[in-house]
Amino acid sequence: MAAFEVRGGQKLHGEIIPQGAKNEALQILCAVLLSPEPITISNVPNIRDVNKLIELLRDLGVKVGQLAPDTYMFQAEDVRLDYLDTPQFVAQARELRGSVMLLGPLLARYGRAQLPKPGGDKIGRRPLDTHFVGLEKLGAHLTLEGNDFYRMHVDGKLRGASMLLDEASVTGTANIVMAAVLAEGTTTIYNAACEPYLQQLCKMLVRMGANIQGIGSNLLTIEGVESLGGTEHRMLPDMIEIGSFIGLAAMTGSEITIKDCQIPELGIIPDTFRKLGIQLEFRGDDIHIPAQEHYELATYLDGSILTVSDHTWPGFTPDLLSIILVVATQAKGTVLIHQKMFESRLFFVDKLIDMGAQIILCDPHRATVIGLDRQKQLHGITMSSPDIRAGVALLIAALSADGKSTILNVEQIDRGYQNIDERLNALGADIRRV
Ligand SMILES: CC(=O)N[C@H]1[C@@H](OP(=O)(O)OP(=O)(O)OC[C@H]2O[C@@H](n3ccc(=O)[nH]c3=O)[C@H](O)[C@@H]2O)O[C@H](CO)[C@@H](O)[C@@H]1O
Ligand SMILES: C=C(OP(=O)(O)O)C(=O)O
Repeated sequence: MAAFEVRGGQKLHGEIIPQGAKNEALQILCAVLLSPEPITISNVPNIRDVNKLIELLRDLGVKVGQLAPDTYMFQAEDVRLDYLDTPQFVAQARELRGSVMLLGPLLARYGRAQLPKPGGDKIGRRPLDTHFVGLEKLGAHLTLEGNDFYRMHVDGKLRGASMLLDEASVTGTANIVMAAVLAEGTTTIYNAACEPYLQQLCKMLVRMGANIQGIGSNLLTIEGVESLGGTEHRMLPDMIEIGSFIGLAAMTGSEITIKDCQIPELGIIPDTFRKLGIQLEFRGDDIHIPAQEHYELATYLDGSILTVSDHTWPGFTPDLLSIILVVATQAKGTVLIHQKMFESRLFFVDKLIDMGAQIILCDPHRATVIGLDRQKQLHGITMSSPDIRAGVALLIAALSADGKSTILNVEQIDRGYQNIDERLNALGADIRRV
């Protein structure tokens, strides 16, 4: 298990380029299974989860060519379905959440798919019911083995259907969309998730020949087509990485410019950081965060304490709440962080409390943060990263803290952040991978 040794208290300075979006990449990579023609994808992040999915696709028989460090060509001409029956496949699929999105494309193109319970962050219950109910509405049959292995098949072809999803699941919507594009007839998906990841997936599928109306809304109408062709696709910059860098700049009092952010795609993210009192300047498509000694939390108009909570898109993404929480520990004022979607994502606050932060964990979903306004610096400790975003929140805390911190289990961070130690060291951080 690798660890980071972090010497905190350095001011960072300079420009940083965000990587391509992790959660978009996982959808787009699964979609290459929908066509026998070549698909070229650029701005692919070099991170553990994405590299594992690329390896899995290669083992499934997809031709994979790396054209440049961040650009790949995929061709799913001869897919080896028998690979799905091997222990290697099961082990690979268990390692990441994104593998769940193999189901839709495999069913649509080959009429059969199977998967163990996928991996990903252990942040509470992560039900897959929306995926299966949606795919069953399209005519697929599910057989459960134990409660952690799923087999699906279709007799003949998938058929379009109307459905109202019980929850706007991100990967669930992606799975259903990828199945519906090759189904016979019309599918309508109401209460569809509409994160930029999904908008990007739908736009790519349209370029491949799919017929999808309502992209960006929660009502998608899909007219199935016989087959899909090849295309080229470029991944958006990772909005979660951009938010993490905004938080890092504020917490360490550093001046940082985040390059080429595709600002219109960030939704409510910049304004949510502004509510923490963080100044952000848009310079063309770059976000400049000036060095700020103090930042003050907003209150509601009547003076009551601010709540920051997660919501499905276009609400605030749950993947940035851990970052908001850590940044609030050095703000002036008080905020309630309400993580509605996941049950075990706030437990990492114990580590921040050990570092000197003033936080009350009210229950598994809510934490009140009383900002220190830099009257007291956090101090370095040894801690372990429980999940990808908590890991980066702890890294931000460590970079702002007095003294040395050790963060164990940084494989969690490597799942979603590309060479984060080297990129932050280039801005003046002191992180050693040991
Ligand atoms: C690989 C990938 O893309 N992972 C992302 C994806 O996971 P994933 O697609 O697994 O997450 P889902 O959108 O299915 O659900 C997330 C959680 O929110 C709950 N829920 C969801 C929708 C809803 O309307 N009500 C509700 O309560 C679900 O029960 C679940 O506990 O979306 C999550 C929610 O943005 C992100 O945190 C993950 O980073
Ligand atoms: C929860 C996340 O990832 P995954 O769904 O891959 O576990 C995340 O990216 O914050």
